[in-house]
Amino acid sequence: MSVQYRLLLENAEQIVVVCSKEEDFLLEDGMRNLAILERGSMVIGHDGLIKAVGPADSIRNQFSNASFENIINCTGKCILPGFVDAHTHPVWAGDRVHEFAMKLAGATYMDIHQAGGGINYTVEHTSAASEEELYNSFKHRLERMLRAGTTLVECKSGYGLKLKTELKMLKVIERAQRELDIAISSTYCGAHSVPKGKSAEEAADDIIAHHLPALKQMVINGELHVENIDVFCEKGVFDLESTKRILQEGKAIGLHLNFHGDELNPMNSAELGANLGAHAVSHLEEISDEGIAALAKAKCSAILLPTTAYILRLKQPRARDMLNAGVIVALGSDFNPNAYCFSMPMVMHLACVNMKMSLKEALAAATINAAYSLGRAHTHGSLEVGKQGDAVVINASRWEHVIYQFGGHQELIEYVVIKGKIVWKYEKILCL
Ligand SMILES: N=CN[C@@H](CCC(=O)O)C(=O)O
Ligand SMILES: [Zn+2]
Repeated sequence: MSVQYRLLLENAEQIVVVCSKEEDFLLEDGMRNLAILERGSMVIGHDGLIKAVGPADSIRNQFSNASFENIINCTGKCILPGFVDAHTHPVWAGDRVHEFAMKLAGATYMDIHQAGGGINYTVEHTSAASEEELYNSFKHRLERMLRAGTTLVECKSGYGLKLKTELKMLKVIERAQRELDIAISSTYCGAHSVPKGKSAEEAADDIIAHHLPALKQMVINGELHVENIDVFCEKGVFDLESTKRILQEGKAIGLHLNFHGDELNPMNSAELGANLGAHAVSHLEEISDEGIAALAKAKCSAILLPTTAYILRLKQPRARDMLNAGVIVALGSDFNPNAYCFSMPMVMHLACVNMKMSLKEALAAATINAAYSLGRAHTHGSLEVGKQGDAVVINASRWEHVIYQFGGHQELIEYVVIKGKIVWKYEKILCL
């Protein structure tokens, strides 16, 4: 008899389903009432989709004659959806550990940027690196993200600035989309910094005249699968007008708008994102009250990045005000050479402690709401029948351990499952 299903996750103490009515996102109330099943099981089919989630007894009865390629006994363990990391810059060469020391000694992010370091330093190293070199380090980073429970991640270009290097980065992302299990939402971020010798306006002209037409053609040819366009809208980088021009043109070629705004200075980026119909605006440490209201009204998600506010000692994004006002709050690791963090469990922990989010809010922000920000809420972000079978199994009897155990996820996350396939299993290494 052929095996009928790919995976049975059996008899978990808790399954955090997140939501159960096919919601695309959760607002403050919904986040508070996260769907959690006590003593549950889950079945994933050969197509990688969830076939059943429910009380362990009823799944046992319903599937009593079924056969499974793999069974995981989840007694004493909890199941959560695979985490969605809504914002990363993971393709680059050359680390910036020396800048970490400079920042600890008092230099600001912009001091370093304006002195030619920061993004510009990474641009030099990334431009000089081969595609193979970039792919290998990128692959390794994705593996580390996956081991921390991330099953869908947004990945940006943006350390090329020149068309040739931007395309090199996007090809590297494309190869990972083809070859690896982890799901990737690819973002063109050619407007990440203004190239030396150009004004923001001239850089925007170049992007509109040369980058976007080339990108459009490669997407049409099926050579690249890029979904989003990003701009670093910031004082001393891309002003509001240049940002608007680039985003409008990106939208015209079919990309989702998902950009950096209101990070170091109030820029009215949130208002711009809401007006342009953006999927998301990231950072938002300096958002205005009007910006908060505009995001809520437009259902434009706010991707908050606790690692960056932490490492740069910025004021914390106003998560509570955003949640109270009805904004769709999502989380991202912002993994990049400035904020070297792969781990969504640590991101959720920081969001709880520093941004005053509750455990449930942080989890919803790192699953269904992050999926919404990437236009993937129909396939990711919750454990509902018909969605992709992406799950994290933790070795604890309450799900909150995944946030509570700061930096402890390496031993806590026992399995990571993508489309019902076990892609990570933690093995104890015994040193006697
Ligand atoms: N703020 C702009 N971009 C990144 C930092 C990139 C870098 O410093 O290399 C961010 O989201 O934090
Ligand atoms: Zn970023």
